[in-house]
Amino acid sequence: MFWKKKNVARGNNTVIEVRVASSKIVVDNLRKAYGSKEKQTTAIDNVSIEILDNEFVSIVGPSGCGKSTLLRILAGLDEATGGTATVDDTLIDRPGADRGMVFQSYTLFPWLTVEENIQFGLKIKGIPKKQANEIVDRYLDIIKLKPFRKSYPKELSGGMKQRVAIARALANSPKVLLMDEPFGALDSQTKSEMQLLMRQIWQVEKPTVVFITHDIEEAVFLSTRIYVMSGRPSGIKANIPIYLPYRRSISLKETMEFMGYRHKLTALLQEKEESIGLE
Ligand SMILES: Nc1ncnc2c1ncn2[C@@H]1O[C@H](COP(=O)(O)OP(=O)(O)OP(=O)(O)O)[C@@H](O)[C@H]1O
Repeated sequence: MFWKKKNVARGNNTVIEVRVASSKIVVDNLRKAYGSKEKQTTAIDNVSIEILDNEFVSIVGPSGCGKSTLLRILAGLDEATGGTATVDDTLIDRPGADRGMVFQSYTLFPWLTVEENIQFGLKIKGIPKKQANEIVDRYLDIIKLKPFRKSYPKELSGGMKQRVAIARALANSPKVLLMDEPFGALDSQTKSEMQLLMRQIWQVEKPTVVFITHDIEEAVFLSTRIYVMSGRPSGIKANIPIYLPYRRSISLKETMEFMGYRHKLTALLQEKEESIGLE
């Protein structure tokens, strides 16, 4: 857990220093406009979010509301037009090894084997070979791809490629894992398996995750909390904590509690669609 010292006033006019849980990620009044002054598209405006260490936070919202824009700014791949985004109180102004990324499109190096892909960042960091091998072994085990360690990406299915991409990102021990629709291109069966694996990985490894998805069911299944973005001009419309059991299995999706969250989020998103219809 990331802690911060804070001075707190007490009733008897004294001030004591306490340790408080501090946000890992703070996005404050973020704005991003694309284009020239004459023809500007405001992708996001007035977006403020806070994410604690070890949280799994999904961001959902209508298409084009700026989810990827927000994630790209968190990744340091895009620059905000206004406001700030920080990780551990450090301003994000470029990509960094403290943030791992997994995208929808497979971003593995096709000329490297599975184990070489996972090892890639470790080599750059100068991690000794023995230690790097141990880390690779551990992640191959977690993603259940040990028999495929010498395979090349073209020999893997879409789901397997995404498992390698997740392992590669986590092997570098990032402070934060940023995921943009990582299972969006997978068939429903594989997607469901990946959601379960992702949840299991999170339960063991406890990375702080920011997860973009269109899929409400996926967001509810994976997350500890969900931010709902509104349509343009896009801001944060709702912040929904998910109080479902810590250990989750696919059968959770059939429970009343799960369906309750699904309905609530669907209603929030439909509200937006109706208002688009009125515009
Ligand atoms: N490089 C760019 N240049 C101009 N406009 C852009 C650029 N990137 C995004 N936009 C615009 O910003 C808005 C938000 O786009 P963004 O991709 O962040 O939305 P999104 O919520 O991730 O969409 P989707 O769910 O469809 O992937 C859109 O109107 C998009 O057209």
